[in-house]
Amino acid sequence: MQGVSRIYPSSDEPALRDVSLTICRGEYVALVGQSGSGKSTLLNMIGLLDTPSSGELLLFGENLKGMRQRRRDAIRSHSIGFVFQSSHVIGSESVIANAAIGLRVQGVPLVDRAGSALEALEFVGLEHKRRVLAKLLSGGERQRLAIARAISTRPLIVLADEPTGNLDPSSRERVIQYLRKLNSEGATVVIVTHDREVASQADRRIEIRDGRLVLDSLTPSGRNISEVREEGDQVRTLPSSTPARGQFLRSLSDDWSDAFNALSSRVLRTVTLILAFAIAIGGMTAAIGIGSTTSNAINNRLAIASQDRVSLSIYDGPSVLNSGFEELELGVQRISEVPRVVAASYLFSAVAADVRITHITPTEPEPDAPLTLHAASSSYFSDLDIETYPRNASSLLGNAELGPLAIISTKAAEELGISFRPEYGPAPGSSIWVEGALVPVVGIFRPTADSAELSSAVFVDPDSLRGVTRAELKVSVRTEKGFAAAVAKVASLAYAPGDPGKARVDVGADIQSIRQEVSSDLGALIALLSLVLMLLATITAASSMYLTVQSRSAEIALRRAIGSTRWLVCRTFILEGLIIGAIAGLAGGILGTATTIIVSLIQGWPPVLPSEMAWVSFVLGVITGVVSAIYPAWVASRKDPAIAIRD
Ligand SMILES: Nc1ncnc2c1ncn2[C@@H]1O[C@H](COP(=O)(O)OP(=O)(O)OP(=O)(O)O)[C@@H](O)[C@H]1O
Repeated sequence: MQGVSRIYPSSDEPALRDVSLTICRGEYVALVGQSGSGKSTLLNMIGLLDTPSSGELLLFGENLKGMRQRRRDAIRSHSIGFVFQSSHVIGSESVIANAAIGLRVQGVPLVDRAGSALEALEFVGLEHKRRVLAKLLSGGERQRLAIARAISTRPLIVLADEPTGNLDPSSRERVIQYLRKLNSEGATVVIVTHDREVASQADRRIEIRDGRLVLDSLTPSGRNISEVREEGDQVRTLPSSTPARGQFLRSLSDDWSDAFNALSSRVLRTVTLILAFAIAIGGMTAAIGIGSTTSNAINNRLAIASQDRVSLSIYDGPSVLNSGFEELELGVQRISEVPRVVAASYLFSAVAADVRITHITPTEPEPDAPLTLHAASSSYFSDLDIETYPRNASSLLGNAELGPLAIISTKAAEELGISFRPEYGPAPGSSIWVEGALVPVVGIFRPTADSAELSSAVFVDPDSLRGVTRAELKVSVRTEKGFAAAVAKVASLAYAPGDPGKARVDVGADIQSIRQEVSSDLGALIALLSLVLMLLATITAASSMYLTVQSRSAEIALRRAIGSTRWLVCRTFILEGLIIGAIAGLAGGILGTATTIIVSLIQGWPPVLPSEMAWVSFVLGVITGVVSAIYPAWVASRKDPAIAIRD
């Protein structure tokens, strides 16, 4: 060092003033002085954690002025080992993982790390604790682990800042021994200490007062510097800054394992973070799902509004059956006279379980596929544009004088084993058993797409249904195009003017309210909602990430101090964000889908789950995770190790 000074920006007084000194390879130097005199500042300079405000600093002949950050990181990582006053071990990792952290920063392959780390642990007598979590170690053991961590990379220089400060006499004794042993094996050791005895172990004693070097002398037992120089001549050279081939891939896999370790060692934080993400992404996914479901429901209602059909349910179906059809026919007649109504007809449907329909005998087993039994107005088939074969078959049903008759669907004919020719009708003489009565089959029909529910239907004349106790009665009304809603409003009243509650309109919609709903621009609303949720998710996640960075200050400082580049620190946090985001994306997708289904069920709408929902939530999760980690990662990577290490 030549004329080195350090003035901290926030302080008027220089922490170091014009310090010039030379430390030779293999020396054992004790830095002493009162509290606040500038010892740690000087040590940080030597360790490249800090830079002089003025003056020159050379390390192994290399001038540090203007040296790039990456080069400084590389020198710290390969040539310098730090032992801090508070041990700064990573409590959530095992002892051996802590000891190997410097090797990991150097990019030493995983398989080779264990050997060197174990050797370092043996050096400090901690090999038997290698699998224990570092947080379970005693204070003295932690400090020994800090020494193991510092020496596992076989550094040329070991810098120790009051390593015995918090230790009991026997632990202190051991730490001194290890440092002495390290020095005797060739390492240059510089130790900051308040402890006279520790200082007396060194070869040389440098005293700082108010930032000035006031004393620089050999200790009584100290070796002569020139002797030491000779011993230290066999040291290795400084590392090159260019990474070895294949190092990038290796370091990428290390980054992943670091990110996983960090996440799995703080389970509660990870789960809370994932939950916060998942809820937000679930909200977004649900917004997509509910949006699609809602617009589908509105579309259906709009489609119905543009239709020309109205359907009415009549409550007292069975009593109508038993009391005669006059009232029913009158009601249907009144509806058909409403302006814009083209046709109206009724349809009875017996409860399928109540009826028995067979072919040859009344007692034989029924067909496998359940058949449904109906009776309808004679105009029913023509109103619904359903073709019967022969063509006049439906008019036969309305003729009471002909007695019981049946028209059956082609599928019902197949099920019952009744032969027919598609364009002509059933084989002459065909008959079926309906509720114990023999009924001739006079026609067949093929349901249209609109009347698919009649695919297995058997139609009989209304009188044949009299014995049935449970039946649903509907009146189908066909209107001029676009008048369904208008007719729906008056249909009940037209059917039963004295008691309109008897007939309930099933379909048909209030066009006014639909207009209002559609005009509220559902799409834009959902998009806005998603955006707000996404922002919320990102802010929540970013703040949690930021707090994490704060709480991991010591760990980050340690990583930087032992030579982790800023980019490496940054990468680790972004990877953590990515992993959290991906898991939360999957969980959020499931949550959102479930919410959509539940909301649809409550509303009675068919749920619509767009296929892109699955990957959108995953991708959103990953993006949110990465985006929210960028700022905290940047903050982490910018932490000044010299300041952070003091926290
Ligand atoms: N980052 C900083 N910003 C402002 N002032 C600082 C900073 N770091 C250290 N100082 C100040 O510089 C002076 C020297 O501090 P330093 O830590 O080097 O002393 P020290 O001799 O190691 O003290 P101790 O023995 O108590 O650890 C102190 O007055 C301290 O408050």
